[in-house]
Amino acid sequence: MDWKLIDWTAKNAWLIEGGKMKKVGVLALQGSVEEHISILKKIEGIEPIKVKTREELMEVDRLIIPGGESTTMGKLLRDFNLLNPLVDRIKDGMPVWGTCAGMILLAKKIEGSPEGHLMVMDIQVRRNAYGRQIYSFMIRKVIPEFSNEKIPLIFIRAPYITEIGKNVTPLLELDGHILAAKQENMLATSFHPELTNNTVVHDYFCNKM
Ligand SMILES: NC(=O)CC[C@H](N)C(=O)O
Repeated sequence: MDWKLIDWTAKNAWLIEGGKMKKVGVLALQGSVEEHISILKKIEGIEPIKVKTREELMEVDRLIIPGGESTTMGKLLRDFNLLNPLVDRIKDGMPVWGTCAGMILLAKKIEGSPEGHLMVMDIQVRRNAYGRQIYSFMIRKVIPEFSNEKIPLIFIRAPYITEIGKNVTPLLELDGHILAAKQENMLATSFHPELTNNTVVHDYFCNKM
């Protein structure tokens, strides 16, 4: 009998093994939503979901808050009545990852602002800490928590963390500033893994948090 090679996609193979797809949401009010979705599609066992409503928020297992403009996203979270339900889900333990503007939304304190947005993570951030858009840059670094290979890190009007609470673990520091940190179910990065084709940080968030 002749055996034919069947061209299973990774997703099908995974389903055949009896896995359950994890629903990973991307907050889809503004910012680099499509970029996160297309990286998530490369990770097996993941069903990416755009989150714009309370119902969609309730449906996901974990959530990414993308880069963009934190003031706009904060306003839209309030206008769409998503701010409090999102705070509740994070406090209930749903894993959440904020990239760049997403990190600003998670922070308890934003330098120079009387109030933050979600205010769940024990970090203080400085917005636009590296200056304007033209001062965007890319570096390659090893972040041992994620992997032992160098990964590309893209900074666009990026914030950094200026203070952390004792329950926050810094994951990457550069020139005395914290650029990635973790606290319980919360991950924050001031760079944009969704703008590269490297899946290491997405894989960590989806499978190791
Ligand atoms: N790339 C980004 O997400 C930039 C964040 C932006 N500077 C803000 O404060 O919201």
